[in-house]
Amino acid sequence: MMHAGADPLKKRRIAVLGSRSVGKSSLVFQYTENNFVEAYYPTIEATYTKNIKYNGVEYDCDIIDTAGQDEFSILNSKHAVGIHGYVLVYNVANRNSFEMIQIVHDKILDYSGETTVPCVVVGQKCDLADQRQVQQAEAQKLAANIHSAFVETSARTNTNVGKVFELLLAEIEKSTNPAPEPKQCVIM
Ligand SMILES: Nc1nc2c(ncn2[C@@H]2O[C@H](COP(=O)(O)OP(=O)(O)OP(=O)(O)O)[C@@H](O)[C@H]2O)c(=O)[nH]1
Repeated sequence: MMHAGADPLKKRRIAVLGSRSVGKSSLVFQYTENNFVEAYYPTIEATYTKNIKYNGVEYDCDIIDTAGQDEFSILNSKHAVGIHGYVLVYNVANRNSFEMIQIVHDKILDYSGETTVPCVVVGQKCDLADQRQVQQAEAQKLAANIHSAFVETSARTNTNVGKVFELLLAEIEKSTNPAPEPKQCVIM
């Protein structure tokens, strides 16, 4: 039972977007199930739920794992209506997938009519060091341009997976709770 005055769980809807096969499902699966699968099963669309405790607040999160996008895919309302924030995933070993980030981000802005949306740019498969095609500095620059957080991850080695969702919750908080005006001093 909830005590009077207690905050209900904060509901957050998060969509995971990016090119095919960059490891969107693997990232979500590692995060929600603590497991990794080598085999590749293309996703149609799946929603996972997880309670995430972050900064002393408990969030009830829906994580929507989408089918991969390409430059021709059209975002639908499922990807924009009621979504609080976006995980934009590319594969550090695939330059095309990195270029899709800007394209997908532009589509989100177009569709939502907003000028900024809370995002985290995620460079997945950072365990593939010898196949790297996208340097961190370049990705950081793109993330800064679109006012997004940034992190590199590996679902395979479970590196920085939790960080993705913490960064995004922080971005969402920033957008829903703009910094309060400094309190005026009252001299009595
Ligand atoms: N080396 C490495 N491989 C990974 C990693 N994450 C995923 N993979 C592999 O990449 C392939 C694609 O992973 P998925 O998670 O299915 O990719 P997806 O982005 O969900 O793919 P779509 O559903 O088609 O959009 C699978 O064979 C995974 O095992 C990672 O961090 N490192």
